[in-house]
Amino acid sequence: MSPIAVDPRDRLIVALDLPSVTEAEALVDRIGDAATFYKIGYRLAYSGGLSLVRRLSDAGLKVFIDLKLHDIGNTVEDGVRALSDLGVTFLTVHAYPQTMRAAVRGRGEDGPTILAVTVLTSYDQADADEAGYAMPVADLVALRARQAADAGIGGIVCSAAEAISVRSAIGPSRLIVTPGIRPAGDAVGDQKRVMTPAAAMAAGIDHIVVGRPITQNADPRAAAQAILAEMG
Ligand SMILES: O=C(O)c1cc(=O)[nH]c(=O)n1[C@@H]1O[C@H](COP(=O)(O)O)[C@@H](O)[C@H]1O
Repeated sequence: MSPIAVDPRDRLIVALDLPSVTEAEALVDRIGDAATFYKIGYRLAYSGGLSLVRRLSDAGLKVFIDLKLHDIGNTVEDGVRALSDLGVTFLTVHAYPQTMRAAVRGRGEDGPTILAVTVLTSYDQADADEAGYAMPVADLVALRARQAADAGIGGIVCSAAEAISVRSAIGPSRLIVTPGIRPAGDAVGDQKRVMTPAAAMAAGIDHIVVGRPITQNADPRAAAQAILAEMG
């Protein structure tokens, strides 16, 4: 079901959260062969970034479209079908059962791997309480991971702090993808459930997603190489 990460660099996904395609292309050039997998999220996608998908894949790079879809089933199914035609490796939906089932229908037999976002890594318990979820964040992540597996989803997005319980909920063949990664000493910013690259790998995740620690670094290539070295 899941693409196998044959190149160790594929385990690092760089979030291209940049304001324009020009800046994103310049960053990809600066990083060079230190990264093979890039994520396009709201900021870039809504600034013409979907046009970059073909250019990145033509250059042999993998692409993750992170639009975190969540809508009525029909709209999600059609949206996933349209995104599948772009030829990306991963795309995201929020981990609501109806949404996930619709996404799996839209993906069809050979579409991208759908990742279900369980509880955002910018949420701690107080944020989940405020949103009305009357259960511990770790339990909510595990519940959504089980529901994702039931829906036929290919991978889970969670904090690496939940990786062990998520792995037992979804089994060995589905992917665990973890943002909220910070090398020791880096600014955490708005992330709340964070782990270092080394700790995430030790927890058994498949891919880490890293944005600002690379994109805001004066030397993004060196930052990516240091994270890869820490991942082992
Ligand atoms: O789906 C995601 O990629 C995602 C889920 C989540 O729970 N937390 C999270 O930070 N992300 C994304 O991962 C990236 C993290 O960026 P940095 O905090 O700059 O490393 C951003 O592009 C977020 O949109």
